[in-house]
Amino acid sequence: MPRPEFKRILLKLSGEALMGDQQFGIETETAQRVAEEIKLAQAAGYELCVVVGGGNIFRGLAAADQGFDRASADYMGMLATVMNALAVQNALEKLGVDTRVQSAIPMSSICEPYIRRRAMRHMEKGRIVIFAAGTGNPFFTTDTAAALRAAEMQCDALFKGTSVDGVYTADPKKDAAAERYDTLSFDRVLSDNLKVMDASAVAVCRDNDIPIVVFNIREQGNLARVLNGEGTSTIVENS
Ligand SMILES: Nc1ncnc2c1ncn2[C@@H]1O[C@H](COP(=O)(O)OP(=O)(O)OP(=O)(O)O)[C@@H](O)[C@H]1O
Ligand SMILES: O=c1ccn([C@@H]2O[C@H](COP(=O)(O)O)[C@@H](O)[C@H]2O)c(=O)[nH]1
Repeated sequence: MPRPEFKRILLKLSGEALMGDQQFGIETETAQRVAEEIKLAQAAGYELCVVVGGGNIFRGLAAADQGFDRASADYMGMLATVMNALAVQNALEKLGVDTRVQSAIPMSSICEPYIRRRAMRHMEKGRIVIFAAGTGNPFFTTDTAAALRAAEMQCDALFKGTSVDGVYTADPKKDAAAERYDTLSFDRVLSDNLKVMDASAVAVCRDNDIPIVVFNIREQGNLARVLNGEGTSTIVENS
């Protein structure tokens, strides 16, 4: 069903969404395609801000499993999200969309530091704000950063654009018998330990009553479809 109450949206873009058919990194055409989808959503009247993941470049937990110091590995992961944010900014600006990147870890030669009121002002002026470097803290993920920024920016919903088309009874990449939910509650995601998003992100959205829409961003045109209530997705919300 279309949800007209969703006006201001935080789009969480998985790092993998920028990989295209590659196994790693950023594919220019794919970043451009994602930017076109964001531009279309903005033209349709949505106010958008974006948090970009880093899984296409570096995941702290995976590096820690191989013996890296976890905090250092997480900082490397956060730096990866800055690269992705700049790629998305570049792609959007090629389309004439006004953007700003704000990083939770200040790097003044590259982008603005994260300042909530400034980000709000950018959005009021019609700019797309891309939040980089996650929360700025190790031991978190960009899902939690997305939930925090969605709350801070007073977003009506968090759209998680990822490589699966919703929340399943189990990880669909590992269990072929897993079934997709159309809707489910935050509490169910947490009690069933469904790993599509980390628990801290789910808790922040639950406590701030921000619905999460999980959809497949790797399918062309899907952001517009899901915003129109047409595509396949799962809505997680308070019951
Ligand atoms: N119950 C579930 N329902 C749906 N997906 C699940 C479930 N449990 C685990 N997953 C997995 O969660 C993944 C999505 O989250 P993941 O954190 O890996 O990526 P991301 O946050 O989209 O971004 P990035 O690629 O930047 O790390 C999917 O690839 C899917 O395989
Ligand atoms: O707040 C944060 C956000 C991210 N990280 C690290 O970055 C990588 C990439 O982010 P994804 O959410 O996995 O796309 C993540 O694996 C962490 O290592 C972080 O430390 N803090």
